[in-house]
Order: sequence, then structure tokens, then C-alpha cells
Amino acid sequence: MELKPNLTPVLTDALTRSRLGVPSGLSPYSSPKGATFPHHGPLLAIPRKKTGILDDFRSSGCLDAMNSSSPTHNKVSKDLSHGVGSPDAAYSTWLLKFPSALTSFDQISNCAKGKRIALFLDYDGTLSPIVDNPDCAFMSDNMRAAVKKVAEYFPTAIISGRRRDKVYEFVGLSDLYYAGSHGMDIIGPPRQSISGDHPDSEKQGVGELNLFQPAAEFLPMIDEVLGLLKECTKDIEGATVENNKFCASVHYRNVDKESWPIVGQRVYDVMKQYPRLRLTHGRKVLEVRPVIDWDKGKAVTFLLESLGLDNCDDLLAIYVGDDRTDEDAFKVIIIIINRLL
Ligand SMILES: O=P(O)(O)OC[C@H]1O[C@H](O[C@H]2O[C@H](CO)[C@@H](O)[C@H](O)[C@H]2O)[C@H](O)[C@@H](O)[C@@H]1O
Repeated sequence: MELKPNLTPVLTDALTRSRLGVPSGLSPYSSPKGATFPHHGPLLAIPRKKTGILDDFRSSGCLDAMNSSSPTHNKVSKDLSHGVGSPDAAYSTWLLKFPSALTSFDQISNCAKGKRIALFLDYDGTLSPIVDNPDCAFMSDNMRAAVKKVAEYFPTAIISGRRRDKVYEFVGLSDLYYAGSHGMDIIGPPRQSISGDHPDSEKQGVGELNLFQPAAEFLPMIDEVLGLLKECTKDIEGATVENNKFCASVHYRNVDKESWPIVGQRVYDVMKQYPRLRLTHGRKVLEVRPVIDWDKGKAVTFLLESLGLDNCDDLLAIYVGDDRTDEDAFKVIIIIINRLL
């Protein structure tokens, strides 16, 4: 499959918009009156007690989520033990319930016999290692070769929080499907594999690609928020803002832990001006995205439908991911696996 650059974004139709929870009469985006990045004095001027402005942010649970993002193995073990028994014992018990796929490989390959397989892969932390600089999260040549090989046998998609062009640049393989911005920017499979007319995509000719962008109308808003986020975090050492096209990511991996509440509060203050945006958490990253009912799980469903695989009772869909946002996809996969059992 050849990826074509500069495809025109698909304008989703009324049916799609209602499925996504986007009001049909939505007027073109205009900036909230007086939207601005909140003024902040020097960092030390931010109150550290649970009073005033920090209450909002802390009571939202955002700080807890920031603290628990990307926990170490020891931290997971300790949390699981809940103070009863040793952390290692608790982790072993947890593993019995949720065994590692790597140690169950024979079981998985037995289950795969005679099934149709579709493979979905997250990018960061799955195909590439987690590194301090998001621009340097390169995948290894061995990993690239493995993904290329598997895509020769099964439909394979990369589902990432990153912008689609960026993840494509990292992966560099053309025979895959790509869903960037947490599934809000999908290059779908060729049109001819779909039986009947599909309401979610622009009708295109045989062999052409479908571009599906359910949050296209949020682009100006996200652009504006990106600017505000950059401005209000620029004095926080180590904080960076990444443009993921339909989402904005605020990284705090390289910020001193003492300053995490400040990062969270600044993001929270910007968000308050945008009720049509919501915040999700990844590995030491806060992700600002549209409120539409769309996530990595919906992207998996969309791709399976587009591939004509959604109603197959012999489908084994596999999703490999490492992050909270991947859990939406795991939920979809569990439903599919249960159909097989
Ligand atoms: O859905 P994914 O493909 O896993 O993308 C999620 C986010 O991944 C990236 O951030 C994470 O990886 C960085 C590089 O290893 C790391 O520095 C950062 O702390 C992690 O959160 C990416 O930069 C984000 O834009 C993605 O949303």
C-alpha cells in the first residue's frame, strides 16, 4: 500500500458526526472570548498548599494521575500489595491473573491456527523504547524488519498518540495502516475491501486510500491550545509541548518532580477555557484532545469494519500496547477474543 502525502481531510457526514457525539449543528470554531494563557508569576509564587487555584487541579485527580504515570516495576508491585504480603508476591499473583503474552506464546499460536489475524501495534514503548526526548524514539532495524515481515501475512496497523506523519516517519513502512492522534487520523485500507457503501468515509475509487479524520473541525482549536500551552509552560525547565495534530501533548518526563504540580495546574487552567477538550494521561505526558467519543478502541473497530473483518467469528485480533490509552483498544480486543471462546 502506498501512502499518499497531502490527502485532503475527509469531512465526516452527519451520521458519523452523530455517532461520534459531535453535535450536527456545530458552528465553525471561534476562540473562546478572551482566551488567553493564564498569567503566572515566577514559579515560587505558585501556592503549594491545598488552597486557592491549586485546589481545582488537585481535586481533579490530575496530580495523582501524573504521579502514577509510567510507574516503575517496584512501584507497581508495591501498589498491588496494598500493604499485605510482599510486593513481589503480589506481583506474582497479579501475573497469574494477567500472564505475560510472551510466556504464553505457544498458547497464542495454538489459538491462532485456522483463524484470520489482524495485528494492531502501539508505537511508543511498544515498537520503540521510552526515551527522554520524544523526537529520538527510534525503532530498531530488527523491530522494523519484524513488523515488515508480519505485515506480509496479516493486515497490520500502527495506532499511536503521535501525529500520523510523525509515526510514519519513524516506522517507515508503507504496507501498513496508520492511525495517528489516538486514532483520530486514520489512513484506512483500500476501498474495494468494503462491501456496500460505508457511511464513515469519503467514497473513493478502487485501490485508493481512505483518510478518516473524525475530529477535523477541532484543528483550529487544537492549534490555538498548542500556542497557549507552549506559552504557559515555557518557564518550566524540561517541559515540552508536542503537536500531535488532533491532540496536544505536554511532556513532563524531564521536569523536576517538585514542579509537576505546576505543569498540571498550568495545563488545567488552559483546559478550563475549553469545555470541548478533555485531558488524558500517558507515560509522563498530559494529552489534550477533543471530547468526541473516539479513541484507540474505536480506531480498531473502524479498521476492522473497513477491512470487512468485524463480523467474522474466526477473527483473532491482536493488540500490543503499553499505555493507558491502549486500554480502550484492549477492551475491544477482549470482546473479539470472547467471541472465539
Ligand atoms: O500511543 P503511543 O504511540 O504510545 O504514543 C503515546 C505518546 O508517546 C510519546 O511519548 C512517550 O514516549 C516518549 C519517547 O519515548 C517519552 O519521552 C514520553 O515521556 C512518553 O510519554 C509521544 O511523544 C507522545 O506524543 C505520544 O502521545
